[in-house]
Amino acid sequence: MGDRRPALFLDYDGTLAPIAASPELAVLDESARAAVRRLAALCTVAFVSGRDLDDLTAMVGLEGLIYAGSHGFDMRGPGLRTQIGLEYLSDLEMADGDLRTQLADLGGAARGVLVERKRFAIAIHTRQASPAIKPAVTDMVRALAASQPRLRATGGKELLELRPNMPWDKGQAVLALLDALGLDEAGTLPFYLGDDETDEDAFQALVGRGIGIRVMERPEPTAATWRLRDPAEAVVFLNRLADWLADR
Ligand SMILES: O=P(O)(O)OC[C@H]1O[C@H](O[C@H]2O[C@H](CO)[C@@H](O)[C@H](O)[C@H]2O)[C@H](O)[C@@H](O)[C@@H]1O
Repeated sequence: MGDRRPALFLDYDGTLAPIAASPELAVLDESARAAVRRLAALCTVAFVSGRDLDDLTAMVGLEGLIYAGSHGFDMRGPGLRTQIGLEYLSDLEMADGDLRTQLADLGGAARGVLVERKRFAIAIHTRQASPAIKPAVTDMVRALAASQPRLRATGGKELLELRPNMPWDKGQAVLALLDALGLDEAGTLPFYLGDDETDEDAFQALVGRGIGIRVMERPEPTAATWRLRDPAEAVVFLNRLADWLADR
């Protein structure tokens, strides 16, 4: 690390909060919150999540941090407020309506499919849906994205998302935050912890500049440098980093 100060970028679901049956059940363990609180007193800490900004802020429940919601389309922190893609909100609104109509047309077969509306994205959750209906839901979302070129479909854990079709992702968001916070390459070593395919954009953005850490039980292809097995191991790592920074 040399003389560089770490800056910590944290994904939420599957990284610090264990995956749960539905979004509202994925709560942050108090030990994870305490580790993040410790680190925030020692270095820059930002959450970068697919969740809606207000939802993410409430789930983490710590003041004074930087929060990037909807994969970085909606960012807020002390002295910082950025919204990317406002001009796509009407496209999302239209897609939301179409999607709900099409899901209603599937009737009882779509039981368990959950639509999570965020300001800058729509998540379609299939975790609780019957295995038989999942391919039809995937086809439906992909067809919707194909018919609305201003939106694109991305994936996740038992999840499909519609979001603005523009070159913006977690990687761009992390680079923009580093820039906005004046954290230059010479003085800062960014760490990014994430568990999912959308986090790969951030790992990629930090190649040669920082350290990506993918939380995953088994090794998979990734642009991250290190691996931690699960959120519990991620908390151990955060506490070790805090110990090290406190002793520095
Ligand atoms: O970027 P993240 O913080 O990892 O957010 C990604 C998505 O996480 C949430 O969905 C995921 O977690 C749920 C709760 O554990 C789980 O039920 C679901 O299957 C996962 O895909 C969140 O609800 C989404 O909005 C985020 O995009």
